[in-house]
Amino acid sequence: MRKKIVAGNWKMNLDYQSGLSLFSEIINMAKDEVIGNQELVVCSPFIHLSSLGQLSKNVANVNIGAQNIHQAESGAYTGEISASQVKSVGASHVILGHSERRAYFGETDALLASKVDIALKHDLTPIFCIGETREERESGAFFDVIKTQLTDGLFHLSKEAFASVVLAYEPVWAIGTGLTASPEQAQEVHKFIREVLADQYGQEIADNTSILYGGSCNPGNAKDLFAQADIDGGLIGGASLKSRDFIDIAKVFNG
Ligand SMILES: O=C(CO)COP(=O)(O)O
Repeated sequence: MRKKIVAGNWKMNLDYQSGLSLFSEIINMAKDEVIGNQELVVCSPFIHLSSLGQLSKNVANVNIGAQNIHQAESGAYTGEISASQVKSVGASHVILGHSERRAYFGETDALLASKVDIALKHDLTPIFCIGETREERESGAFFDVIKTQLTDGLFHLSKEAFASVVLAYEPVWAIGTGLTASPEQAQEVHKFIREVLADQYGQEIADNTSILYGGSCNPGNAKDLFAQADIDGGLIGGASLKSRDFIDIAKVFNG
Protein backbone atom coordinates (compact mmCIF):
# COMPACT_ATOMS: atom_id res chain seq x y z
CA MET A 1 0.00 0.00 0.00
CA ARG A 2 1.46 3.33 -0.95
CA LYS A 3 1.68 6.08 1.62
CA LYS A 4 -1.13 8.64 1.92
CA ILE A 5 0.30 12.11 2.44
CA VAL A 6 -1.17 15.53 3.10
CA ALA A 7 1.50 18.19 2.72
CA GLY A 8 1.14 21.89 3.37
CA ASN A 9 3.05 24.49 1.39
CA TRP A 10 3.03 27.71 3.38
CA LYS A 11 4.83 29.53 0.54
CA MET A 12 6.12 33.01 1.60
CA ASN A 13 3.56 33.51 4.35
CA LEU A 14 3.59 33.93 8.15
CA ASP A 15 6.10 35.73 10.30
CA TYR A 16 8.04 33.71 12.84
CA GLN A 17 5.56 33.71 15.76
CA SER A 18 2.49 33.18 13.58
CA GLY A 19 4.17 30.17 11.99
CA LEU A 20 4.96 28.65 15.37
CA SER A 21 1.41 29.20 16.59
CA LEU A 22 -0.08 27.62 13.48
CA PHE A 23 2.25 24.64 13.71
CA SER A 24 1.47 24.12 17.41
CA GLU A 25 -2.22 24.03 16.58
CA ILE A 26 -1.58 21.57 13.77
CA ILE A 27 0.37 19.13 15.92
CA ASN A 28 -2.14 19.31 18.77
CA MET A 29 -5.04 18.65 16.43
CA ALA A 30 -3.10 15.93 14.62
CA LYS A 31 -2.45 14.09 17.89
CA ASP A 32 -6.16 14.06 18.75
CA GLU A 33 -7.82 13.78 15.37
CA VAL A 34 -5.57 12.18 12.77
CA ILE A 35 -5.96 8.50 13.44
CA GLY A 36 -5.07 6.71 10.21
CA ASN A 37 -1.69 5.91 8.69
CA GLN A 38 -1.57 9.13 6.72
CA GLU A 39 1.49 11.32 6.99
CA LEU A 40 1.34 15.10 7.40
CA VAL A 41 4.17 17.26 6.12
CA VAL A 42 4.41 21.00 6.74
CA CYS A 43 6.71 22.83 4.32
CA SER A 44 7.43 26.18 5.92
CA PRO A 45 9.70 29.09 5.08
CA PHE A 46 13.31 28.48 6.16
CA ILE A 47 13.03 30.78 9.19
CA HIS A 48 10.56 28.44 10.89
CA LEU A 49 12.17 25.12 10.14
CA SER A 50 14.49 24.79 13.10
CA SER A 51 11.75 25.58 15.63
CA LEU A 52 9.22 23.36 13.89
CA GLY A 53 11.82 20.61 13.98
CA GLN A 54 11.95 20.92 17.77
CA LEU A 55 8.17 21.05 18.16
CA SER A 56 7.58 17.98 16.02
CA LYS A 57 10.40 15.83 17.41
CA ASN A 58 8.12 13.36 19.17
CA VAL A 59 5.11 13.64 16.90
CA ALA A 60 5.01 10.50 14.79
CA ASN A 61 2.66 11.59 12.02
CA VAL A 62 3.79 15.18 11.41
CA ASN A 63 6.98 15.89 9.47
CA ILE A 64 8.48 19.09 8.17
CA GLY A 65 9.96 20.12 4.87
CA ALA A 66 11.62 22.98 3.02
CA GLN A 67 10.26 24.65 -0.11
CA ASN A 68 13.58 24.83 -1.94
CA ILE A 69 17.28 24.01 -1.60
CA HIS A 70 20.38 24.91 -3.57
CA GLN A 71 21.90 22.26 -5.79
CA ALA A 72 25.44 22.58 -4.44
CA GLU A 73 26.78 20.96 -1.30
CA SER A 74 27.95 24.24 0.30
CA GLY A 75 29.99 27.30 -0.56
CA ALA A 76 29.87 30.86 -1.81
CA TYR A 77 26.19 31.10 -2.75
CA THR A 78 25.02 34.16 -0.88
CA GLY A 79 21.44 33.89 0.30
CA GLU A 80 21.01 30.21 -0.50
CA ILE A 81 20.30 27.23 1.77
CA SER A 82 21.67 23.73 1.31
CA ALA A 83 20.16 20.28 1.61
CA SER A 84 22.39 19.36 4.55
CA GLN A 85 21.40 22.59 6.35
CA VAL A 86 17.68 21.87 6.16
CA LYS A 87 18.30 18.25 7.06
CA SER A 88 20.28 19.34 10.13
CA VAL A 89 17.27 21.12 11.65
CA GLY A 90 14.94 18.16 11.23
CA ALA A 91 13.44 18.50 7.76
CA SER A 92 12.59 15.21 6.09
CA HIS A 93 11.13 16.58 2.84
CA VAL A 94 11.72 19.30 0.27
CA ILE A 95 9.37 20.62 -2.40
CA LEU A 96 11.15 20.77 -5.75
CA GLY A 97 9.91 21.89 -9.14
CA HIS A 98 6.99 23.93 -7.88
CA SER A 99 5.51 25.90 -10.77
CA GLU A 100 6.22 29.18 -8.93
CA ARG A 101 9.94 28.28 -8.81
CA ARG A 102 9.85 27.26 -12.46
CA ALA A 103 8.04 30.42 -13.57
CA TYR A 104 9.48 33.15 -11.32
CA PHE A 105 12.98 31.82 -10.62
CA GLY A 106 13.74 30.21 -13.95
CA GLU A 107 14.21 26.72 -12.56
CA THR A 108 14.68 24.33 -15.46
CA ASP A 109 14.28 20.57 -15.56
CA ALA A 110 18.07 20.23 -15.71
CA LEU A 111 18.56 22.37 -12.60
CA LEU A 112 15.80 20.48 -10.83
CA ALA A 113 17.46 17.18 -11.67
CA SER A 114 20.55 18.32 -9.77
CA LYS A 115 18.45 19.54 -6.83
CA VAL A 116 16.77 16.14 -6.69
CA ASP A 117 20.19 14.49 -6.56
CA ILE A 118 21.46 16.57 -3.65
CA ALA A 119 18.17 16.12 -1.77
CA LEU A 120 18.37 12.35 -2.05
CA LYS A 121 22.05 12.37 -1.12
CA HIS A 122 21.07 14.02 2.17
CA ASP A 123 18.14 11.75 2.77
CA LEU A 124 15.50 14.39 2.05
CA THR A 125 12.37 13.16 0.28
CA PRO A 126 11.70 15.33 -2.77
CA ILE A 127 8.06 16.28 -3.30
CA PHE A 128 8.54 16.81 -7.01
CA CYS A 129 5.90 19.00 -8.66
CA ILE A 130 4.75 18.73 -12.25
CA GLY A 131 1.82 20.24 -14.07
CA GLU A 132 0.67 22.14 -17.12
CA THR A 133 -0.31 25.75 -17.68
CA ARG A 134 -3.76 26.79 -18.82
CA GLU A 135 -2.56 27.14 -22.43
CA GLU A 136 -1.05 23.65 -22.33
CA ARG A 137 -4.30 22.23 -20.96
CA GLU A 138 -6.37 23.98 -23.60
CA SER A 139 -4.11 22.96 -26.49
CA GLY A 140 -4.15 19.35 -25.32
CA ALA A 141 -0.35 19.30 -24.92
CA PHE A 142 -0.52 18.53 -21.21
CA PHE A 143 0.31 14.84 -21.36
CA ASP A 144 3.49 15.61 -23.30
CA VAL A 145 4.41 18.44 -20.93
CA ILE A 146 4.04 16.21 -17.89
CA LYS A 147 5.98 13.36 -19.46
CA THR A 148 8.85 15.72 -20.32
CA GLN A 149 8.93 17.13 -16.77
CA LEU A 150 9.16 13.59 -15.39
CA THR A 151 11.75 12.47 -17.91
CA ASP A 152 14.06 15.48 -17.68
CA GLY A 153 13.72 16.08 -13.95
CA LEU A 154 13.67 12.54 -12.56
CA PHE A 155 14.35 9.72 -14.97
CA HIS A 156 18.12 9.95 -14.62
CA LEU A 157 17.53 8.32 -11.21
CA SER A 158 18.04 4.63 -10.64
CA LYS A 159 15.02 2.59 -9.65
CA GLU A 160 16.29 2.45 -6.06
CA ALA A 161 16.74 6.21 -5.90
CA PHE A 162 13.39 6.95 -7.53
CA ALA A 163 11.65 4.83 -4.89
CA SER A 164 12.22 7.70 -2.41
CA VAL A 165 10.48 10.35 -4.53
CA VAL A 166 6.96 11.68 -3.93
CA LEU A 167 5.19 13.34 -6.87
CA ALA A 168 2.68 16.16 -6.86
CA TYR A 169 0.50 16.93 -9.85
CA GLU A 170 -0.30 20.62 -9.68
CA PRO A 171 -2.03 22.05 -12.73
CA VAL A 172 -0.80 25.64 -12.82
CA TRP A 173 -4.26 26.91 -13.75
CA ALA A 174 -5.64 25.51 -10.48
CA ILE A 175 -3.04 27.00 -8.12
CA GLY A 176 -4.36 29.80 -5.94
CA THR A 177 -7.19 30.42 -8.38
CA GLY A 178 -10.02 28.66 -6.57
CA LEU A 179 -10.37 26.66 -9.79
CA THR A 180 -9.83 23.00 -8.90
CA ALA A 181 -9.28 20.23 -11.38
CA SER A 182 -12.33 18.00 -11.22
CA PRO A 183 -11.70 14.62 -9.61
CA GLU A 184 -11.99 13.07 -13.08
CA GLN A 185 -9.52 15.50 -14.66
CA ALA A 186 -7.03 14.92 -11.86
CA GLN A 187 -7.48 11.15 -11.91
CA GLU A 188 -6.90 11.07 -15.67
CA VAL A 189 -3.51 12.73 -15.24
CA HIS A 190 -2.53 10.73 -12.12
CA LYS A 191 -3.30 7.50 -13.99
CA PHE A 192 -1.21 8.71 -16.92
CA ILE A 193 1.69 9.54 -14.59
CA ARG A 194 1.54 6.07 -13.09
CA GLU A 195 1.63 4.53 -16.58
CA VAL A 196 4.69 6.60 -17.47
CA LEU A 197 6.35 5.42 -14.23
CA ALA A 198 5.50 1.81 -15.03
CA ASP A 199 7.12 2.15 -18.46
CA GLN A 200 10.25 3.63 -16.96
CA TYR A 201 10.69 1.72 -13.70
CA GLY A 202 8.23 -1.17 -13.78
CA GLN A 203 4.83 -1.75 -12.25
CA GLU A 204 5.99 -2.21 -8.67
CA ILE A 205 7.62 1.22 -8.46
CA ALA A 206 4.61 2.76 -10.22
CA ASP A 207 2.24 1.15 -7.72
CA ASN A 208 4.31 2.27 -4.73
CA THR A 209 4.82 5.92 -5.69
CA SER A 210 2.62 8.42 -3.87
CA ILE A 211 1.17 10.99 -6.27
CA LEU A 212 -0.40 14.02 -4.57
CA TYR A 213 -2.82 16.48 -6.12
CA GLY A 214 -2.32 20.22 -5.62
CA GLY A 215 -4.35 23.24 -6.72
CA SER A 216 -7.14 24.88 -4.70
CA CYS A 217 -7.60 21.75 -2.61
CA ASN A 218 -9.81 22.44 0.43
CA PRO A 219 -11.93 20.58 2.99
CA GLY A 220 -14.88 20.77 0.62
CA ASN A 221 -13.29 19.03 -2.35
CA ALA A 222 -10.58 16.85 -0.78
CA LYS A 223 -12.84 13.88 -0.17
CA ASP A 224 -13.84 13.48 -3.81
CA LEU A 225 -10.30 14.08 -5.05
CA PHE A 226 -8.71 11.62 -2.62
CA ALA A 227 -11.33 8.99 -3.43
CA GLN A 228 -9.80 8.62 -6.91
CA ALA A 229 -7.79 5.45 -7.43
CA ASP A 230 -4.49 7.17 -8.27
CA ILE A 231 -4.65 10.20 -5.96
CA ASP A 232 -2.70 9.55 -2.76
CA GLY A 233 -3.13 12.86 -0.98
CA GLY A 234 -2.65 16.55 -1.49
CA LEU A 235 -0.17 19.40 -1.62
CA ILE A 236 -2.11 22.20 -0.02
CA GLY A 237 -1.36 25.91 -0.37
CA GLY A 238 -3.92 28.41 0.95
CA ALA A 239 -5.86 25.90 3.07
CA SER A 240 -2.67 24.80 4.86
CA LEU A 241 -2.52 28.24 6.51
CA LYS A 242 -5.61 27.40 8.58
CA SER A 243 -5.10 24.60 11.08
CA ARG A 244 -8.75 23.54 10.99
CA ASP A 245 -8.82 23.26 7.20
CA PHE A 246 -5.48 21.48 6.97
CA ILE A 247 -6.45 18.92 9.59
CA ASP A 248 -9.89 18.40 8.04
CA ILE A 249 -8.20 17.66 4.71
CA ALA A 250 -5.85 15.19 6.43
CA LYS A 251 -8.79 13.52 8.18
CA VAL A 252 -10.19 12.39 4.83
CA PHE A 253 -7.78 9.47 5.23
CA ASN A 254 -8.97 8.57 8.74
CA GLY A 255 -11.08 5.91 7.10
O1 LIG B 1 0.67 25.53 -5.03
C1 LIG B 1 0.01 24.86 -4.27
C2 LIG B 1 0.65 23.96 -3.32
O2 LIG B 1 1.99 23.79 -3.60
C3 LIG B 1 -1.46 24.95 -4.26
O3 LIG B 1 -1.82 26.19 -3.78
P1 LIG B 1 -3.37 26.49 -3.44
O4 LIG B 1 -3.84 25.30 -2.61
O5 LIG B 1 -3.36 27.76 -2.70
O6 LIG B 1 -4.07 26.53 -4.75
